[in-house]
Amino acid sequence: MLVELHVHLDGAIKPETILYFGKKRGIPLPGDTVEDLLQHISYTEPLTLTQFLEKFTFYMPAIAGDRDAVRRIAYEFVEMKAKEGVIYVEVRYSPHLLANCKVHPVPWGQKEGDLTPDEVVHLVNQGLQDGERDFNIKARSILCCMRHMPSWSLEVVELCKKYQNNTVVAIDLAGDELLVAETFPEHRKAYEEAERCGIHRTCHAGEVGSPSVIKEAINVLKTERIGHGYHVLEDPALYKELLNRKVHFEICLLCSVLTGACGPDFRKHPVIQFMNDKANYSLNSDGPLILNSTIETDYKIAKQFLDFTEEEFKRVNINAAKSSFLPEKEKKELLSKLYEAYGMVPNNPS
Ligand SMILES: O=c1[nH]cnc2c1ncn2[C@@H]1O[C@H](CO)[C@@H](O)[C@H]1O
Repeated sequence: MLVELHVHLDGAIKPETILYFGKKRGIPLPGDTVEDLLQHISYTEPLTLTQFLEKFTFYMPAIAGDRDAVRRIAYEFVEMKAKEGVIYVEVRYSPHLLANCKVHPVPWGQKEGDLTPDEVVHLVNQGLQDGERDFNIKARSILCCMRHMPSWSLEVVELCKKYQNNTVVAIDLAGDELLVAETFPEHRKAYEEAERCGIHRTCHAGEVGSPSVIKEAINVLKTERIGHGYHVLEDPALYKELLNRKVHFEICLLCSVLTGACGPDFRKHPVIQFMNDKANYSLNSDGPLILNSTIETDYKIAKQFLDFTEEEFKRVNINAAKSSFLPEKEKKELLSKLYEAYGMVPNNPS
């Protein structure tokens, strides 16, 4: 029984669905069988984060701008997670990157159409809620600002407000820290507004970027969780502070190696330090389509290379539940389910 907090909807699409919509819409793809397509999209040897992010360009044109496709990827995502044994998931995406109207520039070289970022959120919500009903798990969403597109950020926070608790629980800042580490004023304003309106905040920081990006995410963006954050270890004082404050790190093991964020030897992975220090972290899949993985792959890596015990497995998932962006009452219900499944009698269930 798992809790997952960091996975990108547009990085978790079934290849069959990409092929279906590519064909239906006459949009060229780099392959016309699952194997062919995966040869271009997914990979197994480390690249850079920039190269990882380029993989989206191969298949997003088949999905973006199509109402059925957007609703369907959200629905199938929930189905996929239910099969993996996830009982609560927070899935993130950029509404702008799935739209083709009222978005500048229109992404993926699409022609201007009539699907707005606002309607994208509505469609994803429908897919997630249909999935929740059919597969009996809980799914919430996080809307991403993109580092290189500050002009979208204020609309992202407005969408968070409009759809608050209608699956949307938080704002995120994703994209390439290697190319744009800068936190533009628009991102700051969006996070300020999120805080003011009680919208939770997470932020990609210190994945490939320096500890100063993490510092800024905490101090300026007032983020509650850190997406990745491996490079925090390069600033021991900051690391100590975040440990004391029990800040949650959303760790994505396989992703961290395949994006070159961390070295190729899992036995030297920063998460070992997190484990030894009893840090507050979770294990997550990030972009399973591109990484050709499932959440189970990440747990297998942890067991095989990190001496990850059953105890740690429970602790990590309980920490994930505690650090989830659910309202308190629902968080308690989620925790109770985990305690029961893990055969634990909590001292303090909250
Ligand atoms: O590991 C990552 N680091 C930073 N950005 C990412 C990562 N994975 C995906 N995205 C970016 O987030 C967008 C919204 O889901 C994706 O389209 C991709 O550009």
